[in-house]
Amino acid sequence: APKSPNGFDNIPSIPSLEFIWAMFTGKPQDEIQGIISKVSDKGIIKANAGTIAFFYLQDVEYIKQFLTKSEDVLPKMKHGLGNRVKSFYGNGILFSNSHSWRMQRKLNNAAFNRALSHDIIGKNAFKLFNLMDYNLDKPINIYDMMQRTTIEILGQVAFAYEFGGLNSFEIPDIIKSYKYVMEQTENWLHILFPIMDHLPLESNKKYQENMNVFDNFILNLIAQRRKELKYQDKEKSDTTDNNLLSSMLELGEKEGIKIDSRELRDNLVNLFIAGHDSEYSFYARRIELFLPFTLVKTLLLIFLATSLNMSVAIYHLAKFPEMQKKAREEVIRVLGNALTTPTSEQVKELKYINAVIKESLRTYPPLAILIPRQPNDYVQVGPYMIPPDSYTCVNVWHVHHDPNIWENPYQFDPERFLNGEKRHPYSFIPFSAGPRNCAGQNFSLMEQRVLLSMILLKYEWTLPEDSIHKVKFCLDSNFLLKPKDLDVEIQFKRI
Ligand code: HEM
Repeated sequence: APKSPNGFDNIPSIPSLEFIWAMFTGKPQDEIQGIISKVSDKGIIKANAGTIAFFYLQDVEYIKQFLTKSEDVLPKMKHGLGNRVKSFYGNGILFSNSHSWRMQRKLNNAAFNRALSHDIIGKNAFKLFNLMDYNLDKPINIYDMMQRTTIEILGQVAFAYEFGGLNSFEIPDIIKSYKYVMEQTENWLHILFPIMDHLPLESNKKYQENMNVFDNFILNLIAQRRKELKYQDKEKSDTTDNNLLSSMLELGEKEGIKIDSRELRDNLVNLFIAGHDSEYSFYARRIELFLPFTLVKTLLLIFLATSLNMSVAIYHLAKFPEMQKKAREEVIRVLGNALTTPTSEQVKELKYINAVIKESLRTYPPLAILIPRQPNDYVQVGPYMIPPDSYTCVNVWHVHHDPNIWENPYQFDPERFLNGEKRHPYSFIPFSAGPRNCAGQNFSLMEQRVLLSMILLKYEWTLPEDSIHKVKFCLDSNFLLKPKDLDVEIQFKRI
């Protein structure tokens, strides 16, 4: 293909050394972004990491042109994180392309629309409160609490299964297996030297055992839900079991889509990842050193997302008591004083709370840089031609902190989402946009609104004097946003 006169050679480059050093030393995302924006506030820049060139898009118009292109033109990068990643993540929705992706996306969208359940969220909020009430004498790590809550809700919404992570401070066995596999999947030694997978190591045996436990867990759930559907009264099927898995199975059958157990398993594993997170940073940091780093973030990003954002919101309400007061007054106005689960109509009225959640997503977008796409051909954005097979990423963080779009971008101010100010539709893209946007967006937003409003009714909270986040919300790692030390201590007291 011809090289355009406005081709990629004239795209400003981030000086490699400072950038690579920041990556290697695991600098947090806000510092990395500082290095990037020192170079240029142009709409597109190039970063060289070793022999690989990454393009970062940061202009809203360019991003719009890019993200709205069809998935055939701009497939997700093929992941090369080694055999383990491949065998664990398989061909699930997050990484797949073309036919496989389209089919999964269709099922997902339909199933998600049916699976929204306030009751499940409310029920788990009450369980969370029971657990917290035991520990109010000292600060609580709200990040850990939010991980437990989101994974519990996801389990129940996605496959009508209770993991039990909110019953006590014990971690349920299946979650332990899952976390073990997740961590090992990102073991950098195995990624760099796939031959390690085949050595007679004790750790390989343990990995395989845990993998089997988790695989079987999912396959059993599928078999169970299939059986239930078969014996269910067809007329009642819309009102009975509304979990995502059953919906997917049922819709698949109706549409005549042949989806085998393996494919469904892959898909569920991806959803599972999207909904919660685990202690990843140790392995993540290492992989980021050796691999196309932006890719790793995907895995990390997605499953840190909901619990991270809830922690960011709760943190800022601790830091700014007048915002907490305003949010609580709104909840009381809409729901009354008694602790209940808000209905979907009530949730819609929680405008200020919604703004707090959005402002958290703006200031700390959990997926600060999107998973790279590898264009099949030259793709034009603005005056530039992006070459085929290049790694091209959307810099969400930059857009969310662009002073031309957001006044005082580093200030936490929910009011900006309430003052009716007109902005470019791509100036707020925490869930990405276009055909491959977040499939769990509505669900996650609803979940956060319900949880936050209930927490506001039940507790008041402050930031402990010795908080590591006293000055600002400190981040760990470099790409996927997570709190420093995976810890956000908050002191709660009952109202
Ligand atoms: C605050 C919470 C969340 C944020 C900020 C978020 C953000 C995102 C983003 C930015 C993407 C696009 C990834 C890319 O192209 O690089 C994505 C994809 C996706 N998300 Fe989320 N997500 C969140 C929660 C969830 C939840 C709770 C679920 C499901 C239970 C979910 C399911 C998915 C799925 C299935 C995809 C892949 C869609 C596709 O490739 O077609 N997300 N998410």
